[in-house]
Parts: sequence; structure tokens; C-alpha cells
Amino acid sequence: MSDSEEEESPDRQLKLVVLGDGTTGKTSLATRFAQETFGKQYKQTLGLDFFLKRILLPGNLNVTLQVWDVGGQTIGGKMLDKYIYGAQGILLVYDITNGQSFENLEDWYNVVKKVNEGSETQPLVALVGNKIDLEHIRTVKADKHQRFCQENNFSSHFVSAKTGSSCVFRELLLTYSASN
Ligand SMILES: Nc1nc2c(ncn2[C@@H]2O[C@H](COP(=O)(O)OP(=O)(O)OP(=O)(O)O)[C@@H](O)[C@H]2O)c(=O)[nH]1
Repeated sequence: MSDSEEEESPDRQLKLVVLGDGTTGKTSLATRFAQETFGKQYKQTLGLDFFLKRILLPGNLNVTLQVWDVGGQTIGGKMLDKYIYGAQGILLVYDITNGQSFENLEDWYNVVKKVNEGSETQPLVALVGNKIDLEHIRTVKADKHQRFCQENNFSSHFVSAKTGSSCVFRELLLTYSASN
């Protein structure tokens, strides 16, 4: 195939939605991935932030990734279902130093299940324990995290948006491309 033909084929669009309580680091993870930066300052996401990144997957597959970074306050709101709809991947994010943010993922996941009820294809779901740089003040035990993954068939990730250790977005995409 010539270069010009390659340019003509449109990129595959993939939608990843990032869910979880406020201050767990969803925006930080998204900006770390999309822009390779990290900001210490907390700025609450009101409703939704949106990131686009073009990436190349194995097999020379160009993908335009849409990251929907959903504000922690949207739980219980009427827009949440619409944000989740049509996603190929979901990141359920909690802060390993904040037990409540882990417990509340049950509620977030219930919305995901409701939105995808009766749908033929289900999104890949990743459980993301963020702020692993704060391991010394961790309150959510790793075995609780692993149990939640096993019970629901989630992939398991411990990450830090601050240090950039582990990129859950890329890992999720590689899993997706291997199975599609
Ligand atoms: N130490 C540490 N701090 C982090 C990490 N990720 C995010 N933070 C900090 O946690 C705070 C909240 O981060 P955000 O990314 O804004 O959180 P959010 O989940 O998007 O919050 P909402 O917009 O309210 O939903 C900020 O002060 C970040 O700098 C991390 O991996 N390690």
C-alpha cells in the first residue's frame, strides 16, 4: 500500500471512559497519558473533560483514542449513562489511600452494568489503584483489590499518575487489540 492510500484509511475510534470518586486522580491519569504531564494542583472536573490521542497499535493499526474523563460528582446525575454508553473500555479508578473511594466503585460499576445490560458486546473493565507512590500510607489492601478483579473479571492495575509508573491506557488498548 502506498503512503497516500494509508493516509486515506480513517483511524479506528475507540472510547475509554474514566470513572471514580473525586480526587482519585482521573484527570491526572488522563493528562499523564495524553500530554505526558502531571499537575499537583487539584482542579475539579465539572461534568466531563475530553482528551484525544492518536496511537499506533501492533499490526500497524492507527487508533484515535477518545478519553472521557468523567467528574467524580456526576454519580447519580442524569448525564452519566450517556457518558458511559458505547465505550469499549472503562477505567474504574480509586485512590489506594482512600478506602471510601474503593468502596464507592461498586456504585460506579453498577451504572456501567446497567448501561450495558442486554448489549452483545461488553466493555473491557480495568480496576485502577492510583497513587501507588503513596504506598506507605495505603489503606486499601491489595488482596481486596484482587478479589474485586476476580469476582468481576477486571484487569488489575496499580499506577501513579504522579510518577508515571505503568500506563493503564496502553495496557487496556493492547488487550483490546489482541481480542478484536
Ligand atoms: N501523590 C499523588 N497524587 C496524585 C496522583 N494522581 C493525582 N494526584 C493528586 O490528586 C489530586 C486530584 O487529582 P485529579 O486528577 O484532579 O482527580 P480527579 O479524580 O480527576 O478529580 P475530580 O475532577 O473531582 O473527579 C490532585 O491534587 C493531584 O495532583 C498520584 O498518582 N500520586
